[in-house]
Amino acid sequence: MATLAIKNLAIGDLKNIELEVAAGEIVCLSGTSGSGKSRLLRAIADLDLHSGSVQLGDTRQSDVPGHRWRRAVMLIPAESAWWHDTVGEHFSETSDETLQQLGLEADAFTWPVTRLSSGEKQRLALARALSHKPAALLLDEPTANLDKDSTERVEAWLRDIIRQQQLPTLWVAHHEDQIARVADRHFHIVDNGIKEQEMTQ
Ligand SMILES: Nc1ncnc2c1ncn2[C@@H]1O[C@H](COP(=O)(O)OP(=O)(O)OP(=O)(O)O)[C@@H](O)[C@H]1O
Repeated sequence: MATLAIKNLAIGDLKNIELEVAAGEIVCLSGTSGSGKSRLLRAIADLDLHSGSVQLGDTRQSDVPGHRWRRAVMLIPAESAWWHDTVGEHFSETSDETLQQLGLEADAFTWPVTRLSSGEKQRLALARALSHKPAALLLDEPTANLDKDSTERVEAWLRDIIRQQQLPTLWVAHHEDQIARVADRHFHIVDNGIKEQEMTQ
């Protein structure tokens, strides 16, 4: 169980970002379009050049090769990549229970990638990422392509895993109602920094 600690991070227009996300905690991040939410997640995942420090428990980002860091601190981008012909080829471990929990059909692992809708892709990308057993999660609008029922199903599934596996989670979200449902704390990008918001019940 580890805390994700971000200290004095700067990337693009964002400066002096300080944030600690505790084990099992969901911190939502919002901000206007282009304010730097995705870039901040990419910096924490060590995908883009940035200054400052990021640490997961005792492990410093700067002490670990990028690919190993990203196995632990897993970024799930808004648009997922699919490079094999079928869904199942992207998974080393498959679970019918996960498909069911995400509202996907039982034979989805046999589907060609070309038939996936954007919502199916989004849910399968989450299942794929979580199957690698990350230690922290960076979620970039994980329900952007989903209808209301699927959104709430995915939220519940993610919340259970985050709590059970005690994953510190930074979750980019636009909608106040979603933030109220999932967040323990909420920060908004203001004046090139992040500002904590009062939580609505
Ligand atoms: N690699 C890069 N180099 C320079 N500027 C970039 C780079 N990637 C993104 N930007 C710019 O940084 C700004 C923030 O981009 P980012 O994708 O983080 O926004 P966002 O808050 O996630 O927006 P949205 O809600 O629209 O997805 C944008 O102006 C974007 O054009």
